[in-house]
Amino acid sequence: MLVENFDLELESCLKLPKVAGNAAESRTKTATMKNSYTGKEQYYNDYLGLDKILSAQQLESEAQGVDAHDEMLFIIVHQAYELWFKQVQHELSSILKIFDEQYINDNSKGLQVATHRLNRVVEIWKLLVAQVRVMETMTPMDFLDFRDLLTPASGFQSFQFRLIETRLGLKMDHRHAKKYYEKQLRAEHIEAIKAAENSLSLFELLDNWLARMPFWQLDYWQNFEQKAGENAEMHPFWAHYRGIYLAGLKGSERSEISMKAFDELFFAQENRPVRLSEKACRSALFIYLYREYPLLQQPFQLLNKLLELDELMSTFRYRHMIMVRRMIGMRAGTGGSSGAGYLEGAMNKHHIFGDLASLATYLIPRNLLPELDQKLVKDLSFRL
Ligand code: HEM
Ligand SMILES: N[C@@H](CC(=O)c1ccccc1NC=O)C(=O)O
Repeated sequence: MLVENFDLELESCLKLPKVAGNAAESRTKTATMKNSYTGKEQYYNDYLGLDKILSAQQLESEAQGVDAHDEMLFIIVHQAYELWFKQVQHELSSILKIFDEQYINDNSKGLQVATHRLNRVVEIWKLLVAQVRVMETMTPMDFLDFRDLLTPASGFQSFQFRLIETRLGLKMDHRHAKKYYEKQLRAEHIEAIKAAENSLSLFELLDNWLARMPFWQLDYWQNFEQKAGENAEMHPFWAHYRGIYLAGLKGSERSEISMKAFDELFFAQENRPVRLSEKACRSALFIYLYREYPLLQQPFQLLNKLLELDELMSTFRYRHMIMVRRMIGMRAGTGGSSGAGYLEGAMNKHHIFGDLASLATYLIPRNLLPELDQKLVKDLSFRL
């Protein structure tokens, strides 16, 4: 088929809008090059908004007549971070929305999509960690050429970074050096962070989702034999699991304290040792233990991705802190904090999904795992 004819046929098939101007001429020149929605041609530069992006590197050193070659790198590296933060926010919005919908279950399309997008966030965060090396090609002396011009700005004020932390589940009350926030961030940014805190975070949505898991209905456990000496008031699985776990503890680990910690984590409703609810802790451990069952594979992937993201965010904090030590030693930060000392405190405190990681304390080897009732096994399998 001739190219021109193809274009005409396409137009009539798709009922495309007529192109303004000399349609015949534009058809021959730009055959198959039009956009079917607008009938116009896209142009790389405009589509990507490059005029705006590429004119957004305003060097303060240039404005002040100071010679500071590396300020361009400094700005571009930060802008690249902020662009990726924007993409992370975009993914997070969709993940939060999926989790907020009540019908999400362990076999749903939503769960698969959420895990897929979370994996994208994880890959982006790997890039963000690697990017520190590019920043580190700047030497401390190169930085001093323009550092003073930055005062009192600092990465502490990165609003997108704060929103990502908040939407994942970090609360203002749990932050290191809370008092800096009111001083350092613009009122409108503080307000927006507070507003984000009032919506359910991924941590809270995850807790609700885990707590709703239907494994514990008693009809799945009627054939599960209660052994002598096991707590008859406890769910049969947990009474039994508790015994196996205790028997596996050796030496100094085998103590009243360990059992108390077990009971508090999985059963206490008040004065909890962690933020995750007792129901959610039980479901998450169950998913770790029985992840080979088809319906638990996707939930397992999701929990694993959240752990990976938490770990990568900590790795970024660590790499950033090491870079800061190398760049400014023990000097105070332009943002008014103690510098590396502050960053170390934030790194140690700002974990979000650490509760999931600490569940590893309570795993037992596969060969000791209690066998599940056939009814539960069937319900945890795909049905054709
Ligand atoms: C020469 C390079 C850098 C130096 C010397 C540096 C230094 C610092 C210091 C000292 C702080 C503590 C706040 C203060 O200033 O008092 C800080 C915070 C921060 N910086 Fe940087 N930074 C650098 C590059 C970057 C880059 C490339 C990013 C990427 C976005 C970044 C993101 C952050 C963030 C998010 C915080 C807040 C961390 C938290 O509160 O947990 N910084 N930085
Ligand atoms: N806080 C840094 C300055 C700094 O790194 C910075 C300054 C303005 C905008 C972003 C920055 N990057 C990260 O903290 C310092 O104390 O040298």
